Order: sequence, then C-alpha cells, then structure tokens
Amino acid sequence: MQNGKRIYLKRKLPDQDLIQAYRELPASNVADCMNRTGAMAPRIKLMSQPQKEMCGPAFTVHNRPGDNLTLYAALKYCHEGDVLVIDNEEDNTRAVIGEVMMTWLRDQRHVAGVVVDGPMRDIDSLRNWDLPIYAVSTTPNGPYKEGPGEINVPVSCGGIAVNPGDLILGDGDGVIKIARAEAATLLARAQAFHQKDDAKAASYHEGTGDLAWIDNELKHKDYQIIDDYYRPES
Ligand SMILES: O=C([O-])CC(=O)C(=O)O
Ligand SMILES: [Mg+2]
Repeated sequence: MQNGKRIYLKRKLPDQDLIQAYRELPASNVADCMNRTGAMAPRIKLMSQPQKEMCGPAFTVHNRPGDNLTLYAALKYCHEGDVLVIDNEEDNTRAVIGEVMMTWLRDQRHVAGVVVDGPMRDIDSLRNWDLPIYAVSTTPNGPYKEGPGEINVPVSCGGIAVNPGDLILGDGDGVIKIARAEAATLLARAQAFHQKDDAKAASYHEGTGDLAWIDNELKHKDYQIIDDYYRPES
C-alpha cells in the first residue's frame, strides 16, 4: 500500500432522505444542536451564488499543499450529489481549482458542491454560478501537478476533521459537518430547534419576544447598569 498515494473508491454513504431533510435546515441551527461545534472556520467562504443550500456526502481529497494532481483524479471518481471536501494543508499561495475543473464537476458529475481549504481562481467566471463553491480566497497563481495525495481518507478542512461520507451542509453562513453515524439521531432535534428559532424571530418581530431572561442573566453575572455618562477621567 502506497501511503500518501491511496485512492479509495468506496465510502459508506448517508441515506438520501437524510440529505433531503438537512437541506431544509440552516447550518447555524444544526451546529447549535451539536453544542455549537461542527462548523468549518470562517475562512471557508461562499464564492458563488447558489439558489439553495449545499447538502451531500463528503468526497474527501487530501492534496499535497498547492498541488492538484490528486484533485484531478477526484474529477474522475466523484459522483453525482457529492460534496468535494479538499484538504490543502492550509496552503494559501496557489489556486488548486478554477473554471475548467468546476465546469466538469458541474456539467459532467453534477456534484452538490465544492469546499476548498485554500485559494481558487477564475472567480470572474464563477462568482455568478449556481453551484455552491466555498474557498478561502483567490489568486491567479496556479497549482503544481506532482502529487502525492489521497482520496476518501479522513481529512482536515476549515479546522475540523471530515471523514468520507460525512454529511456536509453549507449555506450563506458557511459549512458544517455532520458525522454520518450521528446524522439520523440529530435530525429531529435540529428540525425542532429550527421551528423554535423561526417562532422566536417572529415573536421579536411582533415585540412579544421574551427579553426578561437578559436582565436575569446580567444580574447573575454581576453586570452594573449605570444611569450616567462614561467619563474617561474618572
Ligand atoms: O489549471 C488548473 O489546474 C486549475 C484551473 O485554473 C482550472 O480548473 O481552470
Ligand atoms: Mg483556470
């Protein structure tokens, strides 16, 4: 076995109905139900203009930093509905993907989205695309094509661990990972949380929302409410 040059073709996948159900939920609500964990770092930003949320199983790629030979292999082996999750060891000097590769992924593979922990390029052609594309930044500087790299092994993307087949959910706020084994049990909780959050926003709109807890909490934490001006000299 060539460590560092392995391409696994098989992954355990989440059920399709789970993928559909999570697509209806804001990533923030689901992350709150994981005790505010599971989100990739804010450096992973939405670069395109999708009409709906990104949701699908992770097809993981571990690039040698700034190199995209392995990512080219992923173009061949990924499937419809996958979310490509690309670990680039946080290199921020070279774009590892651009319009040519994205065109294949959108038009020939019909992937659900692409998440790159690193720069991309050809943004002027891609920024209006409906395909969800997340990346750190852009640069005209291109990638090397030497390898090594691996496909469908555990990777690190946006500061969190992603296993092949984990559920990846992305919206305008960013991207979260839901571990495949936990996705089914988490769903009902996330749906209930989402309903409550919507109801809360509606009650704040109406002015009937509960604000009493704020005073209680401030008191409990020894805040001082001072009926006076701030005076720098005092
Ligand atoms: O040249 C590359 O490998 C990446 C790129 O710009 C493209 O996919 O258009
Ligand atoms: Mg290009």
